[in-house]
Amino acid sequence: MDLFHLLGGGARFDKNRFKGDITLFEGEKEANQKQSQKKNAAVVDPNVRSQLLDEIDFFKNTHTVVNQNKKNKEEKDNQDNQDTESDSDSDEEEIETKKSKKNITKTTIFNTVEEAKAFRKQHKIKVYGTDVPNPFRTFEDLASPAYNLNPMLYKNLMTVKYKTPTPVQMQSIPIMLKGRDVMSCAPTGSGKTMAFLLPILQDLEKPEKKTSYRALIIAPTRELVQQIAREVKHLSEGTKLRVNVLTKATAADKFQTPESRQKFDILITTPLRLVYAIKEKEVDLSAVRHLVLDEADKLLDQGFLEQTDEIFAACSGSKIQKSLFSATFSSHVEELAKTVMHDPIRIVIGSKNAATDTIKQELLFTGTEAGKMIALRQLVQKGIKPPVLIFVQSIERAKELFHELVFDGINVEVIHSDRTKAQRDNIIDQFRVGKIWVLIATELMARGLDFKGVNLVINYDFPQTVASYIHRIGRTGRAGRQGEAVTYYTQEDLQYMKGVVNVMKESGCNVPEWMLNIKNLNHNQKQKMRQGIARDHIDSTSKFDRFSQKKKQDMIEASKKRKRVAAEKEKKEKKEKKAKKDEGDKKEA
Ligand SMILES: Nc1ncnc2c1ncn2[C@@H]1O[C@H](COP(=O)(O)OP(=O)(O)OP(=O)(O)O)[C@@H](O)[C@H]1O
Repeated sequence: MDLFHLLGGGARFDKNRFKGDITLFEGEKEANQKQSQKKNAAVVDPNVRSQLLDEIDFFKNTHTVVNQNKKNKEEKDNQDNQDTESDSDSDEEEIETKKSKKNITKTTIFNTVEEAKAFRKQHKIKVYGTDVPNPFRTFEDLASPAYNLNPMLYKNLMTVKYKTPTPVQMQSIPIMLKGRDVMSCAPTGSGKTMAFLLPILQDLEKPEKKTSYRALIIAPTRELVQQIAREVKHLSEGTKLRVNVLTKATAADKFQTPESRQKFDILITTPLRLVYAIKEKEVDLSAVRHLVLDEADKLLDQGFLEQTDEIFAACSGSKIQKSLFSATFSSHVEELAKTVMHDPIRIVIGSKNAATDTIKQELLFTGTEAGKMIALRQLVQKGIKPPVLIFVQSIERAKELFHELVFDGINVEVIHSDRTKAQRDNIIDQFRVGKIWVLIATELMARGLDFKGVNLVINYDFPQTVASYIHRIGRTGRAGRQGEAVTYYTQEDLQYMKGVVNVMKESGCNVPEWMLNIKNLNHNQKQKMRQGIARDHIDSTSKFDRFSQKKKQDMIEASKKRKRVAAEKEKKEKKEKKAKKDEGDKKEA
C-alpha cells in the first residue's frame, strides 16, 4: 500500500509525475502491473482490495470475504517461502532473518550529492547544518553494507509491514547513525518515533551487562512514554535489549532498586519522575550516550524547562548524542536548543509548524458558548463517524461536556489528569479498539498519542496556542490516512484566530479573505490566549429550567433552615425548662 506516501510533508503524491520513483520503490514489474490494473479499473484485484481495506480498516470490521482473500494470499506466500527454504531446519528466527536478507535484491544509494539534493526536494526535506549525510530511499538500502542495519531490526521492520520510509525517517536516520545531533521538525503522524528509535537500537546493538542506561528517551506525558515503550519493544524484538519505563508505579516496585536498573539499556520516562529519581540518587545516567526529547518544544518550554535542564546536567557522559523531535518548533526554542547541542543538523519536513495535509480543516462560528452545544448536537444528529476526539480547555469543562453528552445517550468518555491512572489506561485502550466512540479530552491528550483511526477532531474550545492546534488536530489524519478537524469559535475567540488561520492557509485549506485580514497577535494577546479565555459553563439547560431548578433548590434550603431554627429553639427551651426545674428542686431541698 502506498497510502503512506502521502506523508511528503504536505506534498500530495502525484503518481504520474513521480512514475519513475514508483518504479524505483516498487520495482518495474509491480509498477507496470499497477498501470495495467489502472487501465482495467473496473476489475478490482481482490488482493489489492484486501490490502487497501486492511490499511483503512481500523476496527477490523471488513467483510469476511476480503479477509478470506487476505488469508488465501498469506497461505500462498507461506507456501512459496516454504518451498524456497524447505531443506533448512535451523532455528525459526534465523530462517526469518535469512528471508528478510534474501529479499534485499537491489539498493538505491545515492551516487552524487546532486541526486540526494533532488531527492530531498522531491520529498520536501529541508536540511540546515554542516556535512549533512544523504537521506536513504528504501528500507533495503538500510540493510545494505552502506548502513549495515542489524538483520534483526530489518526483520522487525518487515514484520510491521512498513513498505517505505517516511521523509523524516529518510533523513533523520542517516544523521543519527553518523552520531550527529539532530533537531527534526516533521508533521504529526509522520513516523518520528521510529526515526529516532531505529538508529538508537542499531547503535546499542545488544545488552551490555556492566553499564547502566545507555539511551534515555523523555516525553511529556505518561501515556506517550508507554506508547514509545511499546514501539521499542516491537522494533527491538530478538535483540535482547532491555527497556525500562520509569513511572511512579515502577519506582515503588521493591524489585527496581538502583542496582537492578543497571541491567536496563534504555530508559523511557517523563521529566518529573526522572528528576525525582535523580535527586533521590535512584538512577545513574553517567553511561547515557543517546538522549532524545520527544515533543521537544514542549519539554523546552516553561513548565518543563527546569526539569529538562536538570536531566541534561545529570547525563554526565563525555559524548552524548542529543536528538530533538516535534511537529512544532518556535524560533525561540530552536535558539535555546542550539545552546545545548553540538554542531546540530536541523531538518524540516514540508513547512515548519504546519498541519498534516491529509486533514480537512474547518472553522465554525458558533456565536456564543451556548451555540457550541447546539452545533455539536446538530453534528451528532447528522451522524458522526467514530472514533471522534473532542478537545476542551480545562478539566472542569471536560466534566461538564461529558455530563451533557452522556445524557444525550452518546457512547462517550472523558479523560483528564483528575482521573486515576488505571482509568486513563483503560479509556485509552477502549478508545483504541473502538469501544468508546467519542472521547472528550484536555490538553493531556493533544500530543503524540497515536490513534490511527480517529476520523474527526473537534476543538470545542479554541486551542490556546498555534502549536496546540497543530498537535490536537494531528490526532487524526495519521500515517497517510484522511481525517477531519472542526474548530468552533465564538465572537470572543475572533481576535485570537490569526495563527490558526495561517496554519490552515499554509496547509492549502480554503480560508475566507476576511479571516486573512485579521491582525496578527501581539505579545499580550498571546499571553492572554495561553492563560485561556474565561468561558461560560457548559450547560444547555434552558433559562426557565435553570430558574425553576434554582427556585426548587432555594425552597429546599429554606425549609431545611426553618427546621434547623425550630430544632434549635426547641432545644434551647428544653434546656431553660430543665434549668428552672433544677433551680426549684434546689430551693425545695
Ligand atoms: N514507514 C512507515 N510506514 C508506515 N507507517 C509508519 C511508518 N513509520 C511509522 N509508521 C506508523 O505511523 C504512525 C504515526 O507514527 P508516530 O506516532 O511515530 O508519528 P509522529 O510523527 O511521532 O506523530 P506526533 O507528532 O503526533 O507524535 C504510527 O502508527 C506508526 O506505526
